[in-house]
Amino acid sequence: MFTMQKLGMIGWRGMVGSVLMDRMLQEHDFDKVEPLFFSTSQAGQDAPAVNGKNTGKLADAYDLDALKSTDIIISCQGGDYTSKMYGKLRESGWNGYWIDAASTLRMDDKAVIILDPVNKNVIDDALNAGKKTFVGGNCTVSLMLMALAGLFKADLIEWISSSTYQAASGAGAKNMRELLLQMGCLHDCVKAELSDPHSSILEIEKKVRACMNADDFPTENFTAPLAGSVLPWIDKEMPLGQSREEWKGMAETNKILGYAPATVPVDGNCVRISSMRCHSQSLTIKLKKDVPVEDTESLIAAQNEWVRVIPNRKDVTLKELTPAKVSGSLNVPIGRIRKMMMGGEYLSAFTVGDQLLWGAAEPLRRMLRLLVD
Ligand SMILES: NC(=O)C1=CN([C@@H]2O[C@H](COP(=O)(O)OP(=O)(O)OC[C@H]3O[C@@H](n4cnc5c(N)ncnc54)[C@H](OP(=O)(O)O)[C@@H]3O)[C@@H](O)[C@H]2O)C=CC1
Ligand SMILES: N[C@@H](CC(=O)OP(=O)(O)O)C(=O)O
Repeated sequence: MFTMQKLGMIGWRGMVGSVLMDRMLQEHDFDKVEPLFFSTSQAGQDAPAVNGKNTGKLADAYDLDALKSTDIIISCQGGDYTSKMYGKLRESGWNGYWIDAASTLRMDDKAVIILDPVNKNVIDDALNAGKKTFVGGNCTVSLMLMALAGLFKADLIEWISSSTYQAASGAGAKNMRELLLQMGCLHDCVKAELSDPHSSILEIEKKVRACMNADDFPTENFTAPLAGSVLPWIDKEMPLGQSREEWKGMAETNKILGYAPATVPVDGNCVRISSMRCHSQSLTIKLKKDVPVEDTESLIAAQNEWVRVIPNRKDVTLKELTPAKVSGSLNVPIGRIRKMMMGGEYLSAFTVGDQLLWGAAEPLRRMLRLLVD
């Protein structure tokens, strides 16, 4: 008799987990598995209904026996949970598939970074070799690769320098709330002046500046004002002056593409800006040879069904190539594609992507489907 594989879902009610749940329901992923939902804090309470059906009670995410009863686990619970439980679970003899959103295991030799529209070959090789640990990539890296894979596949890229414009969601749900609170404070402090069209804009700016630098401005999560400002540091400090987010650019890009040792330098500045859930990136790409812009566009557009080449015109760029347009969508537009003044081998491009979809949740559910279809 055919028995469905048992899927453990951990972190399903967090921000990434909720986006993942929505996508899994839309794509009927739960029709293919028998789900068991876990919680680190609500064990024993009702698990979420799936397709209108009760799924029982939440299991304890720290209960090794419950975890061991699964064939596949998807965790969006975060790095601390992975650090605490993954090793113990493997040591206990569990030999199931572990699919994780956290960065903890990404650079482990036993783990594969998953982005199947780009590295299905690497994933297939890993499955054939018996690997069982699969980890979603850093959102910025995954979104850049979704946009540029056509040029990588054609072996045209010598190096990439990126400047990122990263959304508040990458820092977590509390940070998204804090950004909106900051925006509200800035508006509230000049509400009266804004309603008077004759008020001085320089007086308004002065009040806004005083407000964002005041001790009671809400900065507990970002540690600095983001609304009305930018934050040019994301994640921890690394040697050589990079932030950890910048370090991931080269390390993860090369691992995803299966380039070992790493052969394509990727570096730049990673910056937090005040968009909600879309990361944008301005890319300077050194090509291995001078290729016509039209050829680069055709290669990019042909690589996967989500990438969209946006013509390098003002009207369509402002309509299609912004976080406001792209948020909530699986499409990954890339535009502003042009040769730079440095020479024919230097290509400029700008890309935008939803960091909770392709940047976090989507590669996980697609890995599940590779296992159960
Ligand atoms: N944010 C991002 O952009 C990305 C995050 N990731 C990874 O995913 C991990 C999870 O991130 P994220 O989803 O942002 O984390 P969240 O803080 O939204 O959720 C994490 C966990 O917090 C617990 N929780 C406590 N209170 C609440 C509440 N009120 N609502 C929902 N959940 C609550 C839940 O666990 P429980 O049910 O057990 O209490 C939940 O699974 C990160 O640590 C990171 O490793 C990866 C890529 C991108
Ligand atoms: N660091 C990313 C979000 C994230 O969670 O990345 P990672 O999965 O590599 O830890 C950001 O701040 O936008």
